[in-house]
Amino acid sequence: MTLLVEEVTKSYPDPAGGPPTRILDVPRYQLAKAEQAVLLGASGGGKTTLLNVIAGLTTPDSGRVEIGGVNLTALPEASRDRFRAQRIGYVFQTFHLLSAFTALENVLLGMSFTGRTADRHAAAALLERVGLSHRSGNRPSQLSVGERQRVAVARALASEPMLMLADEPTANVDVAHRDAVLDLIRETCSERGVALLLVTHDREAAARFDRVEELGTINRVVSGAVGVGRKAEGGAPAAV
Ligand SMILES: Nc1ncnc2c1ncn2[C@@H]1O[C@H](COP(=O)(O)OP(=O)(O)OP(=O)(O)O)[C@@H](O)[C@H]1O
Repeated sequence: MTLLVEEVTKSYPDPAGGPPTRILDVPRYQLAKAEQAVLLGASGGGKTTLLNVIAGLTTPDSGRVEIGGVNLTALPEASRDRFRAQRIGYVFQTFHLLSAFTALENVLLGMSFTGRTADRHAAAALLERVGLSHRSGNRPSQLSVGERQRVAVARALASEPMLMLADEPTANVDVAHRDAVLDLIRETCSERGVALLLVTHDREAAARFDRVEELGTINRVVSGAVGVGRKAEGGAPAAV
């Protein structure tokens, strides 16, 4: 099994000082090796929180996340960061590409975080795979949104992960690009035997996958707006 989420709960403190708001209460969720699945949920329902808990970026209040048999939740922070860099690819909703670096350098950075030697040929091959060889020297500001998204996919694959997490990867592109980027993510993951968990509010995007579940069927907490799909742009400084 590639992913096991067991008895995970997560609440956020109330900035106004009230009781914390429970966002997640997931008894069990699992993904087999190379399996591809979608979780569908309304805006604010906790999709990003769940992916961040799975990636070890957010610590759950209770429960555990196992990836490839390793209990990620029990690892000290530095080991968790290393594990994430080596085993998990994450396509963020707002990409998080580094704006001062070219497309090729962003992919190379994805490699170097794993502790392996950054390999320009392998990075160039990944950019070629996502159809961006001709843009490898462009910085993110010199790329279209769809192109940035494809760089983000190439970077996520650069670490040769066992699990790929994709957060609303189609939120910022038109329908034609939506289908293209979904196909790209699905195909590149299946070529490499990488398990894929994609979260979205977009039912048409979800319909391209065989395994689709509503977040509400695995999460005992029901929250989020119905029919609203985009979160405000955010992300790390100097990242686009
Ligand atoms: N750090 C935080 N502190 C407090 N509340 C938070 C924090 N992060 C998220 N939330 C709240 O938790 C809820 C779930 O947020 P989350 O980003 O996981 O939802 P989502 O399903 O990914 O939404 P969207 O589809 O709009 O991206 C939201 O109501 C949000 O306001």
